[in-house]
Amino acid sequence: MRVSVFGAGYVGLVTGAVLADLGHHVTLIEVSEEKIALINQRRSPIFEEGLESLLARSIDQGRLSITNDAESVVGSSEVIFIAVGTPPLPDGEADLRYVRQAALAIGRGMHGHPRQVIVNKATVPIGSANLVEVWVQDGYREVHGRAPSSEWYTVASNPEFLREGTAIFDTLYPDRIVLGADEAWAIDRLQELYRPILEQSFEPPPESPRPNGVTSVPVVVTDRISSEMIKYAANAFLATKISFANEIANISERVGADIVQVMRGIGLDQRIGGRFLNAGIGWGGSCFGKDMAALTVTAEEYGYQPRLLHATQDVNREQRLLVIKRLQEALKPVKGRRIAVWGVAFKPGTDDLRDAPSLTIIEELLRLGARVRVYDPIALDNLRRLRPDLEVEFADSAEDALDGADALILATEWPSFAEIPLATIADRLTRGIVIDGRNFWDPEAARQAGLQYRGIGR
Ligand SMILES: NC(=O)c1ccc[n+]([C@@H]2O[C@H](COP(=O)([O-])OP(=O)(O)OC[C@H]3O[C@@H](n4cnc5c(N)ncnc54)[C@H](O)[C@@H]3O)[C@@H](O)[C@H]2O)c1
Ligand SMILES: O=c1ccn([C@@H]2O[C@H](COP(=O)(O)OP(=O)(O)O[C@H]3O[C@H](CO)[C@@H](O)[C@H](O)[C@H]3O)[C@@H](O)[C@H]2O)c(=O)[nH]1
Repeated sequence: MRVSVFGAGYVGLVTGAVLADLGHHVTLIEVSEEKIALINQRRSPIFEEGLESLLARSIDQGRLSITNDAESVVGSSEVIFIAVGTPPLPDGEADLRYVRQAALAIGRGMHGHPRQVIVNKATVPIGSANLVEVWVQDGYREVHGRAPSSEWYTVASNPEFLREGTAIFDTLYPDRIVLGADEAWAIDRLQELYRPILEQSFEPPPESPRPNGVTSVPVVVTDRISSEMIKYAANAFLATKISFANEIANISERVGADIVQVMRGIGLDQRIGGRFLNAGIGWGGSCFGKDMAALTVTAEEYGYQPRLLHATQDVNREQRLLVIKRLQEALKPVKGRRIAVWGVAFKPGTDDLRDAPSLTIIEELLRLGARVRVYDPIALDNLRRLRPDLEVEFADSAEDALDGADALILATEWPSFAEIPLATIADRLTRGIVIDGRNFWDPEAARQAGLQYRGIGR
């Protein structure tokens, strides 16, 4: 099938590369010349496991290409994905300007053949499919002076649930695919597009072997509004699960319970499920914060006060600063102290810094007058580039970050940190204070190594 994808970011690039690898002919449409140049050199602009080899293979096989000339390619696509960013505006509402630009370009390039399915894959507020329809019409009208025939295209919603760090795996082996459309032919087209995934009939690529037991993928066919809501509800539920774990962690440490045991104890109940119950410094990333804010704005537009959504966000805001409180308890004034921070990416496996909890922590440390030395195995370049305002020292290695530091804060649980013996951490820190924001280490082992160790909720 001929497919085009607006936006070669975390979602568009992975979706495009996977669909090309499954045999479709995919054109990525991107506005960033820098990204286009990198991708043409078969290099990934983002750090995502396995993506570079997948990209190279799809490009070499002639099934994946990239352009900035939307109007010349969209007209011949049977499916057009919109996977551009929808960042938050200051009031929390999603900024749809990039979606609008993409939809206008689709309208300008449209000529009625083939019949097209325009798919909102970006996370967009409820009702955005209607907006995209209007903008496509505007684009066509700019060129032709009249509206396009409604027979030529339809707008569908197909939200994306991939996680950064496991994006290829999640795209090939999703828990479900959600398709929201008003027209049966659009659903048929999208089911055809996704057939190899739905039926798991493809040869698994070397970078992402099929897990045992996955033989097919359920599809949820629904109307567009429900589909749009499914995306927000999924993220809100996951964020709430984490905030719930953090709330129980805060109570647990007051009464002397161990949150890791408590969550294991509840997670084995299949009605609850054990995933996304890790207490720590809370959730961040490009999605949860912005999507919670956008859903809150939507609810309030309709006169509804979403109390649970507010509570989930409030718990998360305070949770980020818990490690600072811990540090103040251990060090008393933080001013003039040297603090090492391990991990700045919002989670392991990615170089993404969007809404990373580490940034809130670093900002607060600097505000309090601490000297901060940071290390991250992947995200330091992004930190240098995106936050030149943060006056931190950059360490060459995790050990290097510790030298001369009074205390260590662990903000991102990169697996490689486990390779550093606790005794080394104890030796290098002048005061041996470790504030573990992700409950990464075993508290007993840390104390035995001579560390003054504090986790979260235990
Ligand atoms: N990152 C994730 O893990 C994830 C997962 C699920 C859903 N989403 C949603 O998917 C959407 C995209 O997220 P992302 O993280 O991939 O964003 P991103 O910022 O990584 O990528 C967006 C890309 O779109 C490009 N772009 C902007 N305007 C364009 C235009 N008019 N034409 C062509 N390209 C254009 C940008 O240059 C950028 O490369 C968002 O709505 C997000 O909420 C993201
Ligand atoms: O038990 C947990 C699990 C996660 N986190 C944190 O939660 C954040 C988000 O993690 P994760 O959901 O794994 O990463 P994302 O890549 O942001 O993926 C989320 O956001 C995407 C964008 O909408 C969705 O597509 C995914 O389904 C959804 O999991 C990170 O800061 C994690 O450190 C915790 O604190 N505790």
